[in-house]
Amino acid sequence: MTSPVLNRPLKLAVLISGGGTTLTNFLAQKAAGQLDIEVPLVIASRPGCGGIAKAEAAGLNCEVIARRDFENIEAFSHAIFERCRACEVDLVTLAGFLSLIHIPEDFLYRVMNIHPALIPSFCGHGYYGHKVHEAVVSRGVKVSGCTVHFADNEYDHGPIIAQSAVPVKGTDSPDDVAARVFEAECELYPEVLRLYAAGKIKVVERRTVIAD
Ligand SMILES: Nc1nc2c(c(=O)[nH]1)N[C@@H](CN(C=O)c1ccc(C(=O)N[C@@H](CCC(=O)O)C(=O)O)cc1)CN2
Ligand SMILES: NCC(=O)N[C@@H]1O[C@H](COP(=O)([O-])[O-])[C@@H](O)[C@H]1O
Repeated sequence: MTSPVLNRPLKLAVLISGGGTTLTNFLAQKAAGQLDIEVPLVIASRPGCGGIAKAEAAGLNCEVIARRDFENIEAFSHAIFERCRACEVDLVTLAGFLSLIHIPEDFLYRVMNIHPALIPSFCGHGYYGHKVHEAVVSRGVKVSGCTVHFADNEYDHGPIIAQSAVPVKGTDSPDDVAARVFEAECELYPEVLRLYAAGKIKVVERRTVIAD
């Protein structure tokens, strides 16, 4: 698979479960002329999460598809991807989205996730949000960072597209690490979206090749 060359804005679905900070960053980059995107669909997996108000304040179509309303992952995922098809999105971006989803064939390599650590460290079941940074500090690692990857049907397992590292000091709190990593995320995720829309990401088996 090679990502398509788009000579138009990249149409994104943005999936959230919490505060919507990554969505806010996408919108700020778009407003600054740094990111050529349209966001025809925001999906929130938790009714009342903070990101819904942010999406609505930005005039976006935000729909709640709550995990708890579905018996299993397949039914939940079917509802999500039906809306993505109806809104004709190019790419689905997981942006602080906390539920496992099943990715259908037509969205293979069209779903991306950002994880706030350097995969394969501090990732998988149980590692999300602040828990990741708490684990990083308690293990005493000296480097953390963030990873953008294509999602497959396991948590944090699909082909890695890009990573950005940040230092961790012995005196850092989890909040300190979270702030440093989030700064890196705000650069890395938009950069990967630009590469995707420029047709520069190729998946070869479990690796990606980024064209110059
Ligand atoms: N098919 C995929 N679905 C999702 C992926 C993915 O890579 N493939 N990534 C996650 C995002 N994620 C980290 O990047 C992540 C999110 C949540 C969890 C987790 O352990 N969740 C808890 C439930 C948390 C809650 O709802 O409060 C759990 O499963 O018990 C791990 C990793 C999004 N989906
Ligand atoms: N494993 C997924 C994960 O931890 N995602 C992380 O959630 C934050 C955004 O959440 P928010 O939308 O609540 O601000 C981001 O830091 C993202 O990396």
